[in-house]
Amino acid sequence: MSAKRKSTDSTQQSLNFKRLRTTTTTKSTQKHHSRPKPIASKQKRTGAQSSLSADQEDDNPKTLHLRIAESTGDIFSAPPSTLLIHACNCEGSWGAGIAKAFKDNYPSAFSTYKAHCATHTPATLIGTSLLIPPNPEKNEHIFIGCVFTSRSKGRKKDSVEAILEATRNAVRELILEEVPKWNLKVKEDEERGEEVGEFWMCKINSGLFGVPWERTREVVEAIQIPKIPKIPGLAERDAGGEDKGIRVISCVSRD
Ligand SMILES: Nc1ncnc2c1ncn2[C@@H]1O[C@H](COP(=O)(O)OP(=O)(O)OC[C@H]2O[C@H](OP(=O)(O)O)[C@H](O)[C@@H]2O)[C@@H](O)[C@H]1O
Repeated sequence: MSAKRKSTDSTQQSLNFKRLRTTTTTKSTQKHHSRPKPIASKQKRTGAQSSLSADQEDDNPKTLHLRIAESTGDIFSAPPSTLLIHACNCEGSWGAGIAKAFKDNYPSAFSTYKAHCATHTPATLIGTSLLIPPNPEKNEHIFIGCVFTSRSKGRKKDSVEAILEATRNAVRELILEEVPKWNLKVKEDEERGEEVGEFWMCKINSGLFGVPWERTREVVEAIQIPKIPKIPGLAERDAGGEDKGIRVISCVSRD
């Protein structure tokens, strides 16, 4: 994991953009494959390195935004090929709250997350993401997307502002870099497994991490995404084949 990320894309996030909307469509292959490796970011992206400069993104009519669609239900009832986004500490612990439910439902994903934490430091993990593909040996079809939003947990958890900054960087990296990279690889070699389809998450950070849900929602919906690389199966296009989508994250909560 290379040097710590610098949070330079916040100016870009604060710019107002026209919001274009569409929904994502998904298709998944249900083949069984050898266990693919989890994907972690290899380099730190700063705003300056984004594919478009802030001005270009400002004027670019195709600049997209994430949108959160809220509903009640159980996050673990997601359909195959869904990516479940999970707010994690950097200490290798899924000990309470929804983390414990993730550990119980996806023990091999927990082992992958724990091993990732063991080979990195909180300082290099914070604000990054880890895409964990389904474990075909367990006949799983759900992706886990760890977003490292606090260095520690409990009383040592980071401040609300620090968690929000890390959330912005980690969710942007997961959805803008790791998912397209994975889906492109699957397009090139179906032996790698199935493509990521829908994005689901609970009201991350709002329980044990103590961040009001509306604050996290605001940060996630301010994430702009320069035109998503044309990766079939990740977005619907209009009749003209134009991809004009906001990527929708389904936020599923029990209350
Ligand atoms: N089955 C279910 N379906 C849908 N929604 C569900 C649900 N179960 C709970 N929720 C809701 O999901 C939100 C988040 O609630 P949480 O407090 O758990 O997570 P958080 O993101 O605030 O905090 C992360 C730290 O907590 C953990 O604990 P450890 O440090 O490991 O001990 C981690 O590892 C981190 O460190 C709340 O709205 C819950 O109502």
